[in-house]
Amino acid sequence: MAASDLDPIAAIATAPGRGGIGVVRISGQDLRALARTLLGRAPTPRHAHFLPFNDAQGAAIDEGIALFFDAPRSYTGEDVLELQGHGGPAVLRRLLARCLEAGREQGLRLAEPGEFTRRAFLNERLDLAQAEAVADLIEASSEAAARGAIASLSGKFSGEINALAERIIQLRLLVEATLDFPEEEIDFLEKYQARGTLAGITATLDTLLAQTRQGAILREGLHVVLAGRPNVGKSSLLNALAGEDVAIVTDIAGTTRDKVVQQIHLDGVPLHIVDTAGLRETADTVERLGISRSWAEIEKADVILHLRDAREPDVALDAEIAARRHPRTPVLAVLNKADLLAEWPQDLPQDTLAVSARNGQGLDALRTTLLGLAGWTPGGESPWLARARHVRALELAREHLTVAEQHAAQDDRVLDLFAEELRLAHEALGEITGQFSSDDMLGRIFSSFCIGK
Ligand SMILES: Nc1nc2c(c(=O)[nH]1)N(C=O)[C@@H](CNc1ccc(C(=O)N[C@@H](CCC(=O)O)C(=O)O)cc1)CN2
Ligand SMILES: Nc1nc2c(ncn2[C@@H]2O[C@H](COP(=O)(O)OP(=O)(O)OP(=O)(O)O)[C@@H](O)[C@H]2O)c(=O)[nH]1
Ligand SMILES: [Mg+2]
Repeated sequence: MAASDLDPIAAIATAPGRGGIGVVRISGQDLRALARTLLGRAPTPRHAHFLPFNDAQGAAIDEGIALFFDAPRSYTGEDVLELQGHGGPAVLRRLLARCLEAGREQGLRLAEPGEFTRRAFLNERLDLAQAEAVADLIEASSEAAARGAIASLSGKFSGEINALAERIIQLRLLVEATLDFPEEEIDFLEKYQARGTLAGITATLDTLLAQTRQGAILREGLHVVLAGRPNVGKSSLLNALAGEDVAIVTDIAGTTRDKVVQQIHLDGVPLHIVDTAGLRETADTVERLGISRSWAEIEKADVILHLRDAREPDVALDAEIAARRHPRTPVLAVLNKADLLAEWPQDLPQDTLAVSARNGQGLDALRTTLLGLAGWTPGGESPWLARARHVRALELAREHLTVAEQHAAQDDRVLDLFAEELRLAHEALGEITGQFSSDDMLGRIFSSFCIGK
């Protein structure tokens, strides 16, 4: 929670460490007096001034570019003053300290994480999905994710949500108008083709939901857990997928003790591949602790690769893994060391693949299957980046539309219940753009931003 949304705030906006240029940014309702104190002159709005940045005694801290944006034409919608100096940590710390000192009387304080963007949201420069896209653009680890984030930031996702919400509102207004004329109620659904309209809305929502799920996979990535008996080649497979030697491989069963996590990208999708200790009964204390971590990873996985030795594919662990994983987590059976067989296995059952971590055979098929299991359509890049909470909100809206459909299908239909479900669906969509959002939720979202954003 921000201390007060009225205080002027300041922060270093550029990344910590050395850089060509570093920026101290200030936002507040009226920064003219502060700007004059700091710059020794009144800045012209939206004009680059090359000036010395001096301390209180008039000694130079740096020389740089000052930029003043007058409210409301700024990132935050308030007055914004930027001091763009040389990008060294000590210089920027001194500049920031100087600003705080000069602004003490006006109550200038350090900005909390995400507070500039929080203000942009509160002042309606951005909606909530766009504000989240700002953080996601900064966090993007693949080009596909960055493309998706800028699409969301420019309002593509919000635009679709708003258009859909508008159609729901129109239908609801129609229903509510009818409620005032009970004699018409019986004919309402036919007269206005309400069921057809609702079906159209639902179809659009389903498309949006599928696209948003893709967008969320692109942002959140997937936890893929390599599990199985000792010595079947889990660490070898991790190394093969990562393209580097991240985990120790030996022919001794029980080599991996702790989990080893490596991030890779497939088709722009971040995959967190988790190598685990081989599952078996053991008296070794360290190994036992490692194995309990393996089970913990299996419980958290988005996808489980259950590795076996292709020469002796035992199924003893199947039931145990099935019992421990989340019911919706898919398990892929991977027969490793297939290079040691007389011939490559054919006609394998569904969700079973043969690979060789040693020579790389079968890995392309494994990659494709992996993405498919996660619900990712290869090459079908999502039009925007999204978050799990957006998917949940759309799913909730979908549930309300389903109930509305059921009301509409009943003989003695109850129009006010139908209207109520439309209202709830609209409200769920409004959580995405922040039209309906609690302070709690805003606090959670903005506090995960970096400082200065
Ligand atoms: N130096 C600098 N670069 C930056 C930012 C910044 O704050 N400072 N940004 C910060 O994240 C991003 C750019 N975002 C911005 C968004 C809006 C406005 C702005 O002044 N908007 C006004 C005027 C628009 C106009 O002139 O057309 C407005 O929306 O009314 C500025 C920066 C990336 N680069
Ligand atoms: N021929 C062949 N050998 C493999 C293959 N994958 C792994 N190996 C060998 O199998 C042995 C065990 O490999 P690891 O990757 O350490 O097995 P692990 O499943 O991680 O074993 P733990 O960490 O003990 O659970 C090593 O000698 C590897 O070189 C493969 O595809 N083909
Ligand atoms: Mg291992």
